Amino acid sequence: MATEASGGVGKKRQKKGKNPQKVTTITESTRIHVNQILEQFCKSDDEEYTFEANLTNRERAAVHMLCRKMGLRSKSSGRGDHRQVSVYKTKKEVGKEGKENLVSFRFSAEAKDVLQDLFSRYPPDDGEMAESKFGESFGRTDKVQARRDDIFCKPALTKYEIARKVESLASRIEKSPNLRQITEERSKLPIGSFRDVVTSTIDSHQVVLISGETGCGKTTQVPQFLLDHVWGKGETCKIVCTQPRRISATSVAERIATERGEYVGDTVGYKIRLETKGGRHSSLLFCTNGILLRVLVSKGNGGLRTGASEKMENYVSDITHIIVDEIHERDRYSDFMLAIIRDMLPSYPHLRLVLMSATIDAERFSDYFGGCPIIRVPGFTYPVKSFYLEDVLSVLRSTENNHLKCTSDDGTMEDSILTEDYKVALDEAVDLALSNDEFDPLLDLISSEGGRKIFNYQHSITGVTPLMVFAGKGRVGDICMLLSFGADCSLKANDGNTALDWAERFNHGEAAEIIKKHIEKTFSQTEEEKLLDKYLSTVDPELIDHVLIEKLLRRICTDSKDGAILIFLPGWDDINKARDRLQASPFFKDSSKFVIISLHSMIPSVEQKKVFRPCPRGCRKIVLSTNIAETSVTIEDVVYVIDSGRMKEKSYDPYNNVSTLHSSWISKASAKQREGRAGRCQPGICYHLYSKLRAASLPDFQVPEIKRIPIEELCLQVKLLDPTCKIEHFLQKTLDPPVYETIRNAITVLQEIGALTLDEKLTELGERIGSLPVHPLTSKMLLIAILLNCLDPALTLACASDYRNPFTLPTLPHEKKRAVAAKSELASLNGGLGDQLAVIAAFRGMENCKGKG
Ligand SMILES: Nc1ncnc2c1ncn2[C@@H]1O[C@H](COP(=O)(O)OP(=O)(O)OP(=O)(O)O)[C@@H](O)[C@H]1O
Repeated sequence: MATEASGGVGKKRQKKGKNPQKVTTITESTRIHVNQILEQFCKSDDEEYTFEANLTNRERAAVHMLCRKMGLRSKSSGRGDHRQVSVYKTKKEVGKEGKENLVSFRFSAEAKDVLQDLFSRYPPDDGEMAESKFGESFGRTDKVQARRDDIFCKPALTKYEIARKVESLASRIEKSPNLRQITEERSKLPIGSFRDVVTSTIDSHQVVLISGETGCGKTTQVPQFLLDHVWGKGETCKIVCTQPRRISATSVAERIATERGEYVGDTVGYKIRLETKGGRHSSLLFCTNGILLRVLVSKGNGGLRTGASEKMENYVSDITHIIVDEIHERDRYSDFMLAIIRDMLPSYPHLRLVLMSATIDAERFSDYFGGCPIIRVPGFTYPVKSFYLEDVLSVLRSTENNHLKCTSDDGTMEDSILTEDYKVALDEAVDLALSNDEFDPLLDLISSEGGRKIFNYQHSITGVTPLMVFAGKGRVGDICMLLSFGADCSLKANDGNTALDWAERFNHGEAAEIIKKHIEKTFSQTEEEKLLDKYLSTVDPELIDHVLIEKLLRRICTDSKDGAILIFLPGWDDINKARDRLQASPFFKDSSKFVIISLHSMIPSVEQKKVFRPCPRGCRKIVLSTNIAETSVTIEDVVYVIDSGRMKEKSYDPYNNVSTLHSSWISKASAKQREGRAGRCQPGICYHLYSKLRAASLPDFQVPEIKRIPIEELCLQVKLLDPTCKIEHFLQKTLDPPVYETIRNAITVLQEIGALTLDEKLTELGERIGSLPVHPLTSKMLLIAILLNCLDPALTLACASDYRNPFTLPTLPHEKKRAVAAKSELASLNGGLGDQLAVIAAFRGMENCKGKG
């Protein structure tokens, strides 16, 4: 595949360098700044952005590198002080109008039968989301549901029975010292002093927002305040509390049951996908947003049409309170649910809605619900000491001076050992450059090997370094490159002159100025900053450094005797890598001393629950988790948190019509939540594996999911929720409604691919398309590929289409021609000319190469 045009550090070196990415050094603040500018540019409608001409050579090189990563095109132009780098969006080739390319594909009656049979035997779904998939028409399943979901019905308790329950709770607390202590601790939580305010405000308002800092006690206490209050009046109730994730729904239910001296399944129950505890008799019911959403849209509850006229005897009539927790997380189900409940409230005056959120955007939520009252509660956690990457590096270095030398798996930080032949070649190259102005041999040697030993090589007779050569010859670009690679300005040749002396002696003012500035900057940096810059110049800060994590873990485990450690990683891959590394380490592999637990949304909830079990004495728990342990989850024995700062996020690039699940930086809100997990039950320590500067530059909160999924997928999801609703009417009611025209365009696309009929009815094909969590166009391709028995290449294309164009076009005309020819050659391997065929061939080629090692 052709490479993108790139300016900055000399073409030759770019071509020959082993891995120029590893050595492009810029400061952390510039890296963050450039990143922010590029992200902003991607979000904007602009097609081109030009950086100011004040970027240094290495900064321009970093811009080129970042652009490649982000799927943008970049080009440097101009000379000297006027050299600038411009960035362009590379639009995916989807035909002139995009839609023109859509080919209508109709199923024959026979094919339909085959499809129907296949999917009824092997229903496609993505597991995790299945709780919220509505592919099966409601009519078919309502009967079964009605039986199963009596858990949403109100317990039929008499006044007498309620009084007995209240008395029994009081007596359990009186008899059990453990329960007495828990009750005392509960009363000390910040929310404890808001009990009366909470209950009386909810009595007098249909919607109330509780905006509380982490650890204030809202999740565990507010449901109990309401239950005790209603029981106190001798009335029965059904309080349904939703959580964004299964693990929080079950663990909060368990905790509340414990706080009341009961087992879960009695007064407190939960319902998550494939697992239910409790029943009609449970007055407090925990479930995920997806589960309640299904109940709300099921027959008889009004659905997304949500009209008062639809009011019928149904579950909602039985539910007395709905508590929606963590609404600030803004997952699509919670956004949909809020829109539905908001419409439903006037028809159910008895129903109380309690919204609970962190302090983020409280006013916006309140405005959305007609200015509902906000109760603000301060937070509480035990003191948590926070460290950032620079602190971690210093801490590790203080005991292990060589820490920086082996934090990277591939050993790029290690200086290569110079062979005698190499030294002779370097001597000759230095001589040639000085006497004949022939610089290519020296540049080639530098770029083909890399490593500090080469950049700082001193001629065996004269002691002259490559930096001195370029300084003496006034080659500004090469000087910048060497400095960025870590060349040492303080080295002296045998005549006692430094690189700066060389530049001054030969009157190269600009070169002298650059070296002087570099020396001043290096001098003014603190040791910590130097360490950080040095570290960041050798690793990709956006990848997880498993070696660093292992070293930090070892340090924690050596310095302290107990306390579980919770590590936040972006996804399953990194969880597995970390686990494999620890299990292979002589220090951690002893299972009587360390229990390593993985926590991910895709693992069964029985497995997830292992995380809450205490370890025997002398054994330490290490939890490798995604962000599912970030909110509403308390792992009692956690004292240490290691926050990688990364998470997996689905995002959508409307310009390229590409949606990807990629690792990205977390928000400030997430960082705070992760930190808070260390201080839930005792003081703790949190290690953030990113710099203080990075921490300050994180976005305040994550973009709502509704804005991160392709609009066609969003529209289809709405239709799956309620096949009879009007998509645009419903979406217009959400907190962040998409633009009307984009909804209309998406509906047209869905009609053209046969997912919707012209009068917007969901087709059978549409139901199937919507059951896969990918763009509807991709989903349709996969379904047809199953029918045509060519799923494998279709899967390759599906992955490629959800990524930026893997082919990049060079800008030089002759290279462009070569790239086009190479692509056609690839496509011809599959007997055609299309880009898709080239992608499949390129992927197979890559697999073959990998197979050959
Ligand atoms: N399973 C548990 N075991 C022990 N203590 C717990 C448990 N769950 C909660 N707590 C205690 O109750 C406190 C409040 O927890 P709760 O989840 O109600 O707070 P919150 O305000 O909802 O916080 P967040 O939004 O951060 O989850 C915790 O800080 C912890 O001290």
